[in-house]
Amino acid sequence: NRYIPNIYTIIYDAITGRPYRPLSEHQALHLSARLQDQWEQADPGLHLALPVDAHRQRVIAAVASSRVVVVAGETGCGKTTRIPRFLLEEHVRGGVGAHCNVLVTQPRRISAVSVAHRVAQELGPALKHCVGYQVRLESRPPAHSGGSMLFLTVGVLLKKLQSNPHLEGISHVVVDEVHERDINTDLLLALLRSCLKENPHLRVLLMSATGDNHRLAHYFGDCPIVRVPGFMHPVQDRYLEDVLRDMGRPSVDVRVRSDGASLDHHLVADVIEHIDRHGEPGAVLCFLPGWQDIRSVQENLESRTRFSSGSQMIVPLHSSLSVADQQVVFQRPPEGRRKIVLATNIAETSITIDDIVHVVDAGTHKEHSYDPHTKVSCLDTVWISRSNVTQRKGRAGRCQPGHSYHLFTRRQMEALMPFPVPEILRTPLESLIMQAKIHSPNSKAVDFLSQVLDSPLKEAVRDGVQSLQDIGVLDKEESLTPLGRRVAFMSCDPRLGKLLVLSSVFRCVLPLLSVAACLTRDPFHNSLQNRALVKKAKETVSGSSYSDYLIFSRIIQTWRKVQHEGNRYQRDKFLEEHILSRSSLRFINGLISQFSENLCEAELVSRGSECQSPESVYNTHSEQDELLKAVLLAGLYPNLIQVMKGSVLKGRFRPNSVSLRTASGQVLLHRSSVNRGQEKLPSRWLTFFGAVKSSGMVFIRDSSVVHPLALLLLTDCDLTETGTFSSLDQLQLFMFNYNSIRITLTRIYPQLLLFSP
Ligand SMILES: Nc1ncnc2c1ncn2[C@@H]1O[C@H](COP(=O)(O)OP(=O)(O)OP(=O)(O)O)[C@@H](O)[C@H]1O
Repeated sequence: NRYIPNIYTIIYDAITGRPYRPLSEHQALHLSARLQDQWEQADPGLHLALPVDAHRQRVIAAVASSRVVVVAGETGCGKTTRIPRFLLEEHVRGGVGAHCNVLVTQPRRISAVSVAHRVAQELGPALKHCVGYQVRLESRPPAHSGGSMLFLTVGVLLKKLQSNPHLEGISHVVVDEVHERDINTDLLLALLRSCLKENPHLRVLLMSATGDNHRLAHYFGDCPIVRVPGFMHPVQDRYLEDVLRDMGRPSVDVRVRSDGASLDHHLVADVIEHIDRHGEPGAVLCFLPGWQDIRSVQENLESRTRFSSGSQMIVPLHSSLSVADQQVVFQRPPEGRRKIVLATNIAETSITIDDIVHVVDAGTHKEHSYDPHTKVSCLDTVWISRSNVTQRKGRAGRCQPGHSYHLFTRRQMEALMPFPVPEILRTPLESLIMQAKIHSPNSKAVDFLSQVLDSPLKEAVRDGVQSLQDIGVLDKEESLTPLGRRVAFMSCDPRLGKLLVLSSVFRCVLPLLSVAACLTRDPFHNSLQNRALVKKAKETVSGSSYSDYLIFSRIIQTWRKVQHEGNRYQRDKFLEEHILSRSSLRFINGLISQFSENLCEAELVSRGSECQSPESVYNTHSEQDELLKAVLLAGLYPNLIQVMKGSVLKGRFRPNSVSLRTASGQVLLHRSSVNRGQEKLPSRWLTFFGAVKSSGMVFIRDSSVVHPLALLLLTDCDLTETGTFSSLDQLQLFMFNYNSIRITLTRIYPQLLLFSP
């Protein structure tokens, strides 16, 4: 056990990320006096009067008298930009600023960054050092802790809670947009309840749009609720029937959307063109479900004569863009050009794009759902709830009157659910259970998760625990195994985490870091129009690897090489030829660095940067494709597909076609996989990571052929039982044929013993 790092040996400062050292009494007095002087001299005003200003004393008094307060604030009241500042200001002006450190969570990267900018701007140049942000892959913390505000995503705060479980040194945690009820926020609320018990200095504010806030208050011991009315300039609603009438279309078109959540991209582009021709000046913000829809509407618009003259500025906004690319949406276009932002729901809450006058709302978003029978989780496009409609509409009317074009009828609006279903009730729970085990190692997952606001079904929790036991990160007693304690450091899905841990053991880190990053963010410019081109590019890179994962690794290695050695033309040509997204590749690069640091934190490599050097010892075997596939199998197992010769199609047995089976039943390969349609796969075994469900069938998104020998050596799969080898002689012959792989694998296999509990 001496190899196993203890996550909690050092406490880190949640504001600066450096080792935590509490201020001495003398240092605190000195810092408080300095802060007080700075604020008195700068005397920051409030740029713009907002409704919450009038409620400042009520909020402050509630926080003084109760350690938890719910602030129910209507859209535009100013809760996000003002309340954290009021808290800090109160302490600083009262001479105790050094003891005030406010963490403010935001549901997304874009809002954490843009709200931090806005608050810093309102405080002015002399005080902006008190404000900072930290999101995945990017951090600009305040100059020091003591008199500081840090805006951060919920995921980042959960990670900080691993290295500072009681949030020592933090005076306030403000959880914004609680009503969104994403799985991370629900976990955070449960952890904050226990932090409040352990850390007597901590106070918590839960900020939510208006809704059922009583349940939230009840969850925190019937804490007080402070209501703050909002302010919005008038926003005029138009539903689909009105929009079609305005455009001179027959209302029969209303049926366009009666068949469910599917969206007509041409209609969306028509509505945007209509606004551009006839609407008032001002920017347009269009909400679409996903990246493919954004690309498709953008291409549709750009193919139109009106949009080819350059008098519009079309800006896509998606979570895969870098922070810098996302910030483009806040820029004002040159005089006479209309800005058209095509966004997913990441623009739905907290952010203010100050020139938005028109909102076009497709009424749908992507949502994860989980089928406990097939154990497959899907990302489906589904209708939003009425509270999402209100939030979207609220993005216009923040700085001037506006218009909201809903691309669904009034009747459809009435049929929408009032609030979204909490994510915890509809997604697989492995990552959440993993987090629960890190934060509360002695509780059973079912007990821990019975304490969250909406407990998931017991069966769903049991499924999650079982699958973590199957991959070897939890033992029979549900404790983290030595492998699990290392996987706990990885900021990704537990299966990918295991893959990364194994890659360090097998000395082939870089290719598998690339795979894990590409499975988190797709490097290709996938859109409906590009589908065939992407497939062709993948086939060229794949050669005879029969592995979607080796394609990822090869693409990333070549891209890094071209970036390093090529000129601008060569770099652009590489992206164009392989249909790659520059911003996704940059994000992937960031993920590779983050995962490398995770390996270092887990004491599996000596330095994060070592992982990325092809010459390093950690990449000794990175060129051996068979080994990479074997490690992929070891990481992703029991995600295994058996390829069976002969299948029954339309009632007839066809001896030459193949059928594919996993432990949960029959599957098909997705059309994006290079293995789809391959008549002669070199092995009867495939491993896989992601699956989607469509029309009742399970489609495997990506897969890799694996050698049976890898199955023998690295898994507990019983090959003789499944009929791969009919006699021991045949098995021996087979093993000699693949001597080189055997030697490589067996030489390093003993290192795996490290992970036996
Ligand atoms: N970057 C900005 N540029 C211009 N005005 C802004 C900016 N940020 C905020 N505002 C102004 O402040 C108002 C309140 O913003 P804030 O984000 O604090 O509201 P909120 O109460 O959190 O609303 P919501 O819950 O809808 O996000 C906005 O409606 C807008 O008028």
